[in-house]
Amino acid sequence: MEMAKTLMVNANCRNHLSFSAILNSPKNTKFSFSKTMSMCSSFCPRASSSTPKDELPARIGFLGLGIMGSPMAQNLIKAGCDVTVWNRTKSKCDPLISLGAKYKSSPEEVAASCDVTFSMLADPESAVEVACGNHGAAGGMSPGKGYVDVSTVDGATSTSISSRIKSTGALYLEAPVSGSKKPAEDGQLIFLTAGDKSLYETAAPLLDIMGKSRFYLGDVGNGAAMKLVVNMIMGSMMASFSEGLLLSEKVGLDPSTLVEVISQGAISSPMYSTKGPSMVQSLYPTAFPLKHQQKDLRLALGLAESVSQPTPIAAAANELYKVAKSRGLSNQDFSAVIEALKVARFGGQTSSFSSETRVSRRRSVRRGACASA
Ligand SMILES: NC(=O)C1=CN([C@@H]2O[C@H](COP(=O)(O)OP(=O)(O)OC[C@H]3O[C@@H](n4cnc5c(N)ncnc54)[C@H](OP(=O)(O)O)[C@@H]3O)[C@@H](O)[C@H]2O)C=CC1
Ligand SMILES: O=CCCC(=O)O
Repeated sequence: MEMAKTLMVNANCRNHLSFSAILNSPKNTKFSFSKTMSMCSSFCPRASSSTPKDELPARIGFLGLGIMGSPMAQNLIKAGCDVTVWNRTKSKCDPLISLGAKYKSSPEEVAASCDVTFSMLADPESAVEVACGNHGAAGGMSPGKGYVDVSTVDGATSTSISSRIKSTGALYLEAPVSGSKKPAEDGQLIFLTAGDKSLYETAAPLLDIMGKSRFYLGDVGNGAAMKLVVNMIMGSMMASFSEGLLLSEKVGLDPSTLVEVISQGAISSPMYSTKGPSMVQSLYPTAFPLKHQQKDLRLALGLAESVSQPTPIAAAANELYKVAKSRGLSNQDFSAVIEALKVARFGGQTSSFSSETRVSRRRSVRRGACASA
């Protein structure tokens, strides 16, 4: 409640439900936010209004300004929020500072000066370091504040960060996101949240600035698990798609035509339509780094192991991402996993879907077909 009061002063959100309205409405006429929340306790799409410029939200911290964190923080700033940023590599703060963000030199100082602090870190190790390490965010937490970790980590990591944050009297929400660089830029992320419900409700207008929908999934660990299951499926899909592209080429088909065929059928997916054309050209502009996809598969396999659930497809896909990492592709987009399937040929050159190799292979496949007929 203390947290809600702090934020209720000025905050509003795209769904027209101001914090002050919630605070001031008598309990028996709770029509607005709380009622909306109870009506859609697991899933809430964002409503379609925008934040009035004259109603400034409370002080928001943002830790971790990589591919995802930077556009997310930028959207908060553009919506008129008072945002304070920190990033290990300070230069990544500069574009946000020029947009109006404040800067503090440690996660602890950010948390101490903000009401709600978001973190978007690479992996479990960095999420723990930034939350609980020396001059970590926990050092600046106290009752009335909230910590929202939007990184993709496993449930055990999230639980341990939650314990440390809550030991200060502050509230904790895990809120990993589905959606990549472009949805982050467009404010179209999907939040998979779990933890303190009151922090979820308080943070909802901020989530609605950065995303198109949010799920509240209950206890800490459930948001992390949902995210890992989604990304386990995604990693396997991309590995399977890669096999299909290469097989189509090897039997003399045009992989670009395969992408088009898939886009019109039952297995169509925005992922295939978006990534397919550049994969055919052996280009992997980074939206979701391959090293993070492999981390998510590793964590998902750990989750499956913890409940003795067989996941042989994901295990095989994970091996492929490990091969891709060993070939120096960690920082490429995860679609570069296709490179792990390309076998060395033509004097060490790997296939690159060149039109020359396609045409000559098509001819030899046809010759083979005639010979065996
Ligand atoms: N990219 C995507 O499409 C999506 C990513 N995610 C998840 O979001 C998280 C962030 O992803 P993304 O933005 O792509 O990743 P990036 O690799 O672009 O950014 C990682 C961030 O973590 C920071 N960091 C890494 N190690 C440390 C450390 N030891 N101490 C402090 N800070 C550290 C980096 O700081 P520095 O700048 O100094 O390196 C950077 O701010 C990951 O968990 C990822 O799995 C979720 C959905 C989509
Ligand atoms: O974790 C990364 C997810 C990427 C996506 O959902 O497109």
